[in-house]
Amino acid sequence: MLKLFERDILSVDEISAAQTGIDVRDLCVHLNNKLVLNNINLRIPKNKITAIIGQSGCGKTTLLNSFNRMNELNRNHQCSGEVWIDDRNIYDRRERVSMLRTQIGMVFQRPNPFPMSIYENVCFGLRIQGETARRKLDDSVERALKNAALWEEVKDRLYDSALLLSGGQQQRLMIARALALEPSILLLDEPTSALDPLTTLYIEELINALKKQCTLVIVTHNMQQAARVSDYAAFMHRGELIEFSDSDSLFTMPAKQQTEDYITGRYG
Ligand SMILES: Nc1ncnc2c1ncn2[C@@H]1O[C@H](COP(=O)(O)OP(=O)(O)OP(=O)(O)O)[C@@H](O)[C@H]1O
Repeated sequence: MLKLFERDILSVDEISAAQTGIDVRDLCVHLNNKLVLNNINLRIPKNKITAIIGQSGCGKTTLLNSFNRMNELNRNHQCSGEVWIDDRNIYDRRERVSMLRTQIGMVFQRPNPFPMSIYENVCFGLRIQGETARRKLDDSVERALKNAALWEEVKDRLYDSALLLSGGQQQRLMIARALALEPSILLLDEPTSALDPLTTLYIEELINALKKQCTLVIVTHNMQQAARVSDYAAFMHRGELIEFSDSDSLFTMPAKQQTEDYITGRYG
């Protein structure tokens, strides 16, 4: 399998609590009375890229959404179990969900820039947090755009509408918007499925560079992409976690027959 990036990877059993970015314990989620996640236990390594794979409807997005409590936007949802991030269970009733969502960035399948300038898109979250100092906003916008590998392309037109950017630029803008809040975790839900192959590779390189600053979790249908970019991979089937391991092992010597059937294209 083609590898794009150098890796420094432990087996999942060797990952200590201190090296864990998201610790999922006995997580069950019901949406509209349907069991969508069934007793998920998973330790997502810190400052690494973890891919969540599995056939359509297996619960990948629901699992991703449980890391920033987005499932709660669905009125008829029930959740049990725990998700620990930085020594706290984010499902504790004292948790402030709005604060949590600023610490955990999210990028969706289709870029969704606001109909405002590039600059205002990037600093949107900071303004919501009450930041008004122009210098601070300028610095954050520049840093986020540089981290999202977009600065050189837009530095002379920061006040143009974000809607004028190409699809790939808009997706990097979405990454910049998330990074402006300096999240410890970045969740990516099929971030390149609407992009052409070259732009996809560009975004994959960007994702790889970002693991220096955050823990990344990516949902993807693209097996080649999962094998190329991820350090670890979780295979799900019908709401259950079937297998979780370092990506080299999962994609070359899966432990479970179901995983092998999926990655070899026998179903899904
Ligand atoms: N609001 C909802 N109410 C009821 N069922 C839902 C709701 N949202 C999702 N589901 C169901 O939960 C299951 C998991 O959905 P989810 O979107 O997490 O799967 P997925 O693996 O991300 O799928 P895809 O790859 O197609 O995006 C599916 O069977 C879906 O139909």
